[in-house]
Amino acid sequence: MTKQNRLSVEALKWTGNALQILDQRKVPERIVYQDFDTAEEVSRAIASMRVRGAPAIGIAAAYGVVLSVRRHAGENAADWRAKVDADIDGLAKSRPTAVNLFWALDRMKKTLDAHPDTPLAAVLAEAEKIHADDIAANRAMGERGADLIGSAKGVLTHCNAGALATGGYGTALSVIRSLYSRRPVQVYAGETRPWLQGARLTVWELSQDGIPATLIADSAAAWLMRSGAVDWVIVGADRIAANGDAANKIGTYALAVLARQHGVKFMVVAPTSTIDWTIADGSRIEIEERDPAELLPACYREQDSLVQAWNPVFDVTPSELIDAIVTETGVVPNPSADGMARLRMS
Ligand SMILES: CSC[C@H]1O[C@H](OP(=O)(O)O)[C@H](O)[C@@H]1O
Repeated sequence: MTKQNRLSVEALKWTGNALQILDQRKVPERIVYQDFDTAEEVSRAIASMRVRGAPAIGIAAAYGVVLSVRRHAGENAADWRAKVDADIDGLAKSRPTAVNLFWALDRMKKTLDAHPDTPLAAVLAEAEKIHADDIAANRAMGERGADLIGSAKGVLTHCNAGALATGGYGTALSVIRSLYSRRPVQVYAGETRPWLQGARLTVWELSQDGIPATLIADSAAAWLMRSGAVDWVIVGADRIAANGDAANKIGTYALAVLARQHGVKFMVVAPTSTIDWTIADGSRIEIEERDPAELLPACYREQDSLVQAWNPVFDVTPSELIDAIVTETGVVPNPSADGMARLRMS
């Protein structure tokens, strides 16, 4: 196993007694892991972005349900399920855009319905399966994406769609890890304002695997593409509609427009758990708006400041600007509703 293939970085880990989460608000200055042992704490960890990234959010929530069942199932059987369902509702309210959160919670509810007499063992097995399946999916996507990229000399990624956003190995960064295990490739990472997932997380995560990356300001992306240094933009996703429209970190849509302008290919890498088949297109995806204080300099954060901020943290890239959606079960070139339907049937 090459250095790029081992799980050198983990966003979260089930310790057997608690959910251990790397506090990503502090990376890379400080590497701080914290144990959480209630569903409410896991909800807060997701909402505050201690743990973030669509698949990682879903996995964390699944373990949050395990913690809830462990706490309530030993009580009076008559109402333990009501208390667990209340915790599940709390987890569902932690962040709105990443569909993996709701997909994972739905799987946990179905598991509880199917195993009323052995709930704790059943939900723990299901959470661990969701976690393990995500890592396997990421490795499969990495190979599929690397095959598609072939002999490209340079790639640009945005935000962090790596091991820190998933159960391990990453989605977009799994493609980069797989590429790098075959041959060197020039990796550019956008800083990804305002939360700096690229500048703080992606370049650090890749360096842990010995993969060099060049950090760029978000505003330098057009000039970089015009230089001809980049053949592909590779990103993750938080929710993909049935026609292939993809919600991802704010700034992704701009990169797709720039890529089309400069003849650069655009790849979205996401497990099928990120596809929301219930929505026909991206217009129905709820875009999270976070606290303006995450964007505003401290001097403008006063209540009566004339300076305000609009802080949407996702945007939607229309499928017509995407050259390929790579999933663990297949690749959808030039995604459309028909192409996505064929993926679903495969
Ligand atoms: C592999 S999905 C990662 C996805 O999640 C990020 O959002 P956030 O950091 O706010 O959770 C971003 O959209 C990434 O592409």
